[in-house]
Amino acid sequence: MSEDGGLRAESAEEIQEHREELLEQAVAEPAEAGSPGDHLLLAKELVAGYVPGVNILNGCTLTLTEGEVVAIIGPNGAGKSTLIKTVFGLIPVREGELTLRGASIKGLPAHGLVERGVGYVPQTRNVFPSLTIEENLQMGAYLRPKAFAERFAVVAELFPLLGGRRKAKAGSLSGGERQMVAMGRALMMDPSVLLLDEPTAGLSPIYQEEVFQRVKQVNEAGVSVIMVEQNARRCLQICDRGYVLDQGRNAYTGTGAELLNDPNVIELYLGTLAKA
Ligand SMILES: Nc1ncnc2c1ncn2[C@@H]1O[C@H](COP(=O)(O)OP(=O)(O)OP(=O)(O)O)[C@@H](O)[C@H]1O
Repeated sequence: MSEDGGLRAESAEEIQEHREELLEQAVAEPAEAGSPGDHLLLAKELVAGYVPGVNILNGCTLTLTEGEVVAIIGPNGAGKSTLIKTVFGLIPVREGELTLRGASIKGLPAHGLVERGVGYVPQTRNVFPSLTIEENLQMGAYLRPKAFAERFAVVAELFPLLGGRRKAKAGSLSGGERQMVAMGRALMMDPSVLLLDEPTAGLSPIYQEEVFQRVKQVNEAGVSVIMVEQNARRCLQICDRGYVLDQGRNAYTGTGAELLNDPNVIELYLGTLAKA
């Protein structure tokens, strides 16, 4: 045992064996989903993938209750982005259920999700660099152009940068500022659910913190959030609940505090083994 009470594995092989052992124990207790009517959004036992015959998600379950911030964390290649893309209709569901307010959204294309109040911010290439901030936000309001001025005022209140520099080209902004534009654009349709794919990826620690604070603010303004994050520790501190995915399956689920204090989660995903 190590000083913090966790098991210490010695060689790379032992680490891998130990990791597999813990993972097998974890996935043996699948996440509870309840019924569709219990949740704002429910993804139940989803199977999905890109190439025919190869599944990346192997039965993932995730729920979102009104008012929550839910985190999806896990190692590289675990299927986190695939899960969020599948929820947003960008990847077809092969098996499983997908509901919004109890009604099936399985098979709906992404614009159908936007019409039903779901916004999505992809991880990369999430702004139009040759357009101004204002034009980027107009693109976000394409389904309700008449509501532009009203929504712009609301979004600029949440992200003051967007109002202050509305004529600046998005391509001239820093990575952190672009992330604000991308989130602002997704909020132009007044969504009730916002899906964020690694919003802090590639940002300096100061901008990462700003993104986390903005996500909290957006949530306090009434938007329920599902966010995939690579900065697992910080994300678990600000979220209500989290899911740890591993190899396309649910490994651990709990409140942010429970996951941050779970010895197996610490060892596998937040501590030394995470870097092994
Ligand atoms: N467009 C694609 N076509 C085929 N395979 C893909 C595609 N996108 C991702 N994959 C594969 O799906 C698996 C899961 O990728 P995904 O991006 O969902 O992982 P992730 O958990 O988000 O990891 P990361 O933190 O590295 O982004 C990986 O093995 C990846 O190579």
